[in-house]
This record gives sequence, C-alpha cells and structure tokens, in this order.
Amino acid sequence: MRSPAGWYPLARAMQRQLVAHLGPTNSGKTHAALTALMAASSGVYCGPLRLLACEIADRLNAAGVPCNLVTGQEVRLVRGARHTACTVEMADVEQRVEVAVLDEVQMIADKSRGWSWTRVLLGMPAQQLHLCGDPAAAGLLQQLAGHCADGLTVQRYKRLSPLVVEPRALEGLAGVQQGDAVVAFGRKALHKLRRNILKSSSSSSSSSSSRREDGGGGRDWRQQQQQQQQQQQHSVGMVYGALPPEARRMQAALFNAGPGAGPSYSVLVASDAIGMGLNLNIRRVVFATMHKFDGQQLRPLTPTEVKQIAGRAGRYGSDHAAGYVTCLSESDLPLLRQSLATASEEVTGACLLPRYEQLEAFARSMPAGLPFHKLLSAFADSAQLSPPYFLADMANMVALARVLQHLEAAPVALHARAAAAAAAACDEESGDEGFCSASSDEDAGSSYGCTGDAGSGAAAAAAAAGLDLEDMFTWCTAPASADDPAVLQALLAFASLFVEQQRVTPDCMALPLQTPPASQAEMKAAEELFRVYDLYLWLAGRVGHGVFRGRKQVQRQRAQVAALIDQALREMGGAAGSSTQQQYDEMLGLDPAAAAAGSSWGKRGRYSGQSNASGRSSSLSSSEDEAEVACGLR
Ligand SMILES: Nc1ncnc2c1ncn2[C@@H]1O[C@H](COP(=O)(O)OP(=O)(O)OP(=O)(O)O)[C@@H](O)[C@H]1O
Repeated sequence: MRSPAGWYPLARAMQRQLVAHLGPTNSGKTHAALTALMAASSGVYCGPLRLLACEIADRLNAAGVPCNLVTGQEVRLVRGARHTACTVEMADVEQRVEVAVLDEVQMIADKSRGWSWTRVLLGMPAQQLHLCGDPAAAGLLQQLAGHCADGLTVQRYKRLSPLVVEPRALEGLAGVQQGDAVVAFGRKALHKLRRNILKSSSSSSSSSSSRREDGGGGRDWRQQQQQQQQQQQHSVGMVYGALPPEARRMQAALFNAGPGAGPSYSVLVASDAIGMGLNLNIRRVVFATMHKFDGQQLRPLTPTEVKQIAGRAGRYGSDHAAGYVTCLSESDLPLLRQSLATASEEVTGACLLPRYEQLEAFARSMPAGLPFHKLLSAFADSAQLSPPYFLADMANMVALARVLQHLEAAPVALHARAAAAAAAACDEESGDEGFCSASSDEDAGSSYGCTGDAGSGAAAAAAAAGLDLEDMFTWCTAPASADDPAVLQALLAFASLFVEQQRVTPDCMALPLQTPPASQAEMKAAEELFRVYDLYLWLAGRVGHGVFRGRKQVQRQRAQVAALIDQALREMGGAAGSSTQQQYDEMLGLDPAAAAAGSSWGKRGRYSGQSNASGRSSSLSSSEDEAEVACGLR
C-alpha cells in the first residue's frame, strides 16, 4: 500500500496539469471547470452523486456536447460521445482524455468513499485534471501533485452572491415563508416537520388534529389531506437521502417552479441531502436543528456541514439575489454564526482501498481457509501506509463478508474458478444481458423463475464452488449497508441463488409497487424496495455468466417506485399533479430514443470502467443513501 501514485503507469507516463478550483459553495468553481471540460475534445466529469452526474450529462448534451452517463446502476451511451459524466467510483482510469473534472475533491478524506477520489486524482490519464472543492484541501492537493510529479495551479473563488445571517430566529413554524428550505435530520423528523408546517399554515385547523397519517389511513387519509390542503397557505416538498434520486429531482423541480400555474411547492423540508447535487431556488435556509445523529451520538453540525447547507440559499442565477439563513430556535443562532465564521478544518488525509490483486497476494501469505471477513481484518491490521494516505474503513465490507460467510467456496477452490470464468466468456458474449442501456434484446428465452432455472453450463461450473475470493470482493463491495436489513436480506438471497446456480430474476424480489405509498410504513417500504432494485442493478452490471436476468424490467419497476413515491409526496405536501411514467422513463433513459446505440465505448455492451487498475469492480458504497451517510451529510 506504499507509493500508490506508482499504481497508475498510464497517468505517470503523462505530464499532467492539475488545476485546483477552490472556494465556498456557490462560488462558480464547478462552472469554471465545466467550461474547460466542454471545450475539450474528450473528457470526463467525476462527481459524488448520481444526481450530479445526471445533471452534468444533461447540461453537456443540452450544450451540444454529446455526453454519456455512467453510474453504478446505469449506463446511457450517446452516439458519438467523447465525454462522460460518471459517479466517481465508476471513473475509467484506463481511458486517456484531454480534460477530467473531479468534483467535491475534499471528499478524498472520507473514510468510506474517499479512496475513489484518491484513485481518480492519482490515476486519471488526463492532460488536464480539474479539482473542485473546499479550500481546506489546498495543502493536501499540493502534496499529492508532488507525488505524481504533476504541475498544480490553484485558482481561488469567492461566493457569487451574499449570504446574510438573519438577526432573529423564527421562533415557530408560523414564520416559515415562501422560498424557505427548513432543514432537519432523519426521515421521521422530516415528515413530522412537513406535517407541522402544513398544520401551522392551515386556515382551518379544526379537522387537522384528528387526522392520522400513519397506520390504516389509506386512500381516505389522502383525500382528507388533499381537501385540507386546499385551504393552506403553504405546499411543502421534501428532499432527504433515503428518497430515490429521481424523486428528489422531481421534488426539487416543483419547488423551483415557484407559484403560478401547475403544481408547485412554496416550501421545502430537507435534510443535508440538499447540500449537494441539486440546483435549488432557495431564498432562505432555516435550521430546525443544529444537531444530527451520526449513527452513534447526537452531535453538533460541523462548520463544513453548516456552510455546505446554508450556502444553498441565494444560488447565483436563481430568483434570489442574496441568500438568507437563520434557525427555528433562538438558542441555535450562536452556533450558526460561529460555524459560518469558522474556517473548515484542514483536509489532511487521502483514503486508500486495497486493489483485488493486493488482497489476493495477501491471502496467499495467510493460512488456507481463512474466511474472507478475517482476511479483511487481518489485512487492515497489517497494511502499511505512509502519510497522507490512510486505509479505508472496511467495517461494512467485513460485516457483509460475515453475512455471506456460509456461501464462501471451500478453501481448496478459493482460486480455482478463474478457469471456469474464462470458459464462460463466450457464454457471456451470447447470453449475458450486459450492463449498458444500449444493449440488445434482453431475456430471450429466460423464464424469470427464481427456482429451478439453472443458468448456462459455464455459469453452473463457475458458481458450483461457492463464492471464491474474487466473488467475495465483488459481493462485499456492493451498495448494501450492513445497517439496512431489507437490502442485506436481498444481498443474501441473490448470493444464495448464485451459489445454487439459479438465475436471479425480478420475481426474486417483492412485488412491484402499484399505488402510491399511503402511510409512513408504506413509504419506508417503498424506499427500501428502491434500494433493493439498486442493488440488483449494481450486481447485474458486475456478476457475469448471465446470472442476473430481467434487468430492463427492474429498471422499469425502479422508475415506477420513484414515480409513486414522488406522487405520494406531492399529495402529502399539497402539490397536485403526478409525474407520468414517461417523465421517469425519459429521466432514466429507458425511452429507446434517449438511449441511442452505437457508441464505440463498451463494445461488448458492457461497461468496464468500474474496474480499478486491477480490473476488478471496486465500488465500496455507491448508493445515494449510503453515499450521503458516508460523506457525513446525513
Ligand atoms: N461565469 C458564470 N456565468 C454564468 N453562470 C455562472 C457563472 N459562474 C457560476 N455560475 C452559476 O452559478 C451557480 C453556482 O456555480 P457553481 O455550481 O459553479 O458553484 P460552485 O462553487 O461549484 O458551488 P457548489 O459547490 O455549491 O456547486 C451555478 O448555477 C452556475 O451555473
């Protein structure tokens, strides 16, 4: 794990020019980097969230620069594109480009996902690599540029519009105004906040107190709610991390629409998920709390978090020339003022994750038959790194490895499946659906059954031995949080089918959602279902041998869940009108016209950019939800 700059010979053979764009939120740094990207003959944008990658791909395509989209769950190829917008884990460090942009570069120090930023920074073979982020990362970038023997230019930026701290707190939800984003943490707290804002803005309060939203409210509850909302001053949208990104985007669009004809929201209730990836027309950010539960304890927000969230008010180019920020409670104002006045803590570390080859070499030096979770722990204990590099937190990988332990191959077969995999290659050519949305027909001859539907002969041979070392590496880096029981259960079910030589099909998951969630419990279940679909699509892009079938059906079901969640939020929040399936299909690139075939990129209908230098899949956590947990935003 020493000298990681040397892991990337392609980049080391180049004399790269690094350009750091450093400044606060809303200072125009991404705009400057994107201007260089668009002017280049080829390029790649690497961002922390699918929402951001989608936004950049849309922006480039709209500007006449054909741009592919690559995320953990989807690949949209555009004919003739020489530009790609991707989530950072998916960046292809084997492909030379003229300009690359690495956004939110301070996330390099994130203990879960930061290794992906380190990989792109050290390994991207770009003539120019633009690094956008917090000025707190300046020293570290200087150091890393030195390790790569690249030149570094630093450009500093100031906020484009003023951010004003209001002299007083609201002291009650009655003070909420149009254009406010009210910030809190945790889905329960956010839904409660939405209800209370609606209640406080209602001109008829008499019937509201007896209304129940949870439990058996059903359609009746929704009708009552709609009736009451007609008399309300505010309509309230929602943005939080557990929502599907597509639903967040639609909620943001309704908030940005402002008053006028058609459905819209006057107020947004949001978690720190608004801190990245959405262009929002917020006039004022109101902190309902300055504390968040970080999985272990309730702690005050850090200055960096406060600045990232507050900075969303008064976005340059929006309806508001200045942004305002305040708190719900007067007692929180001192912490708000202090946080905004405090410089962000310096970013000093760059996260690293071992490559598959390194883990495999380590396994050979260990006693045979060591379970994968013990191997990971032993690796973490003995890995030697030199500052500023530090080893990624592999706790989630270890937890997943424990869950999958009983499916691990017998020790003797640990490395025996490479031959079977090679034999399966020709099978993949003909039978695998591939990962790219421009791929040809799917599911020809597939039965969608999840029992008794054996895969191909090669797949059978490959899976017969159980999960080998390479499989374990892939399955344990899947976007499944060990704290998410529904997703964990799905991971285990999929892996069991794989080992039993069965195909994994849409039938293996819960029935598709048909109607909008009508209670908090149903909403939570819908969010979970969306994450299970995400996991399925992630694995379908990495586990070969034709094991995962029905990918397009799952994409459709996933879009449907997002649409129904959005519809439920509209009804709850008082914005009439529902998103159509077509809107979602277009957004997800399922419209055949939107998914143009024929790019030379991914010739076999399979994108290979998710591989790290070792050629192995290496995404530690790519779900939006996890991403936000990982980067301390939720
Ligand atoms: N020179 C410019 N001309 C037109 N619009 C600009 C210019 N610079 C920035 N903007 C717009 O201002 C807004 C903020 O810019 P940008 O996203 O680049 O800021 P940022 O510093 O990267 O902030 P964040 O990290 O919050 O995204 C964007 O909507 C962007 O399009």
